[in-house]
Amino acid sequence: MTEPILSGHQLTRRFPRRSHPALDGVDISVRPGVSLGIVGESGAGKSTLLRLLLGVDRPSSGEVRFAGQPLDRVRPREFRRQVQVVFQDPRSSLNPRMSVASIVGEPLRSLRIGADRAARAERVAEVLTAVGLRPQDGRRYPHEFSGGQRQRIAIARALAPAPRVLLADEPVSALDVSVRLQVIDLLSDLVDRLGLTLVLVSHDLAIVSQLCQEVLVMRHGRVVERGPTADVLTRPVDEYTRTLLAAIPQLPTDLLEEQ
Ligand SMILES: Nc1ncnc2c1ncn2[C@@H]1O[C@H](COP(=O)(O)OP(=O)(O)OP(=O)(O)O)[C@@H](O)[C@H]1O
Repeated sequence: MTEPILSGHQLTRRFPRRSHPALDGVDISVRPGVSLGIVGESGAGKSTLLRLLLGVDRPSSGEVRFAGQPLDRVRPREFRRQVQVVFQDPRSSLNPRMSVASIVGEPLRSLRIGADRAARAERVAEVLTAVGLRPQDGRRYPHEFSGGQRQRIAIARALAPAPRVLLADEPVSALDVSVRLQVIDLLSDLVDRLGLTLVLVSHDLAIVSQLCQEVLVMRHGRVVERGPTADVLTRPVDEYTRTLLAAIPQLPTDLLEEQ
């Protein structure tokens, strides 16, 4: 079995003045090239888990590893280059005073990627094109774009350093229903084309079923079910997974055909 690129071992995270831990002994394994969905209702601990995997928060106990190495032994610059993130709301994650080209080029500058300004500008144009925008859109500002386009800008910024892993926390839930599908299709296409490993947090099993080969179902800070998405969706073992499934109006037909 291939070594996980990112993993968490017995992750527990307690917050002050909270009687229950937000995460309680969670094991997670992200294998290269295998997209993983983390689902569960509000408060299940999904975002807390993602923040630990991203290294922006520390577990109360347990350990996160990147390519087999405990996170505190991995060079931060190397980690940031390889593991990037897209958040839920592009309105708050994009600096309104920066041009799109500066926003997308920021990780290249801070991680010192690219020989010079011209090389970085070329990379910015490349990733803008990859997300369906035009290189000249780099001269514009975030407010000039729709919500879906702003999320494309955030995705372009995450892709700029050519990461191996993309973490996404509810990447379409702040968007109008009409553009959600387009952004989901874009993510799916990027995962295939760039060989990205996607870790997707969502409360929506239907979205996870479209993007992820594996799924981990969380409740009250614990993992209640995990496995290949097709198995979990068609033969859920856990009662709670069944209630989540009941909320999906119609399962994608390709999954049903695999039964
Ligand atoms: N900084 C914090 N301080 C105190 N409690 C926190 C903090 N962050 C998260 N929690 C608590 O930890 C639990 C898990 O929260 P988390 O945001 O990880 O859940 P989630 O599954 O991502 O939910 P949502 O879908 O609503 O984002 C919740 O009870 C939340 O109130």
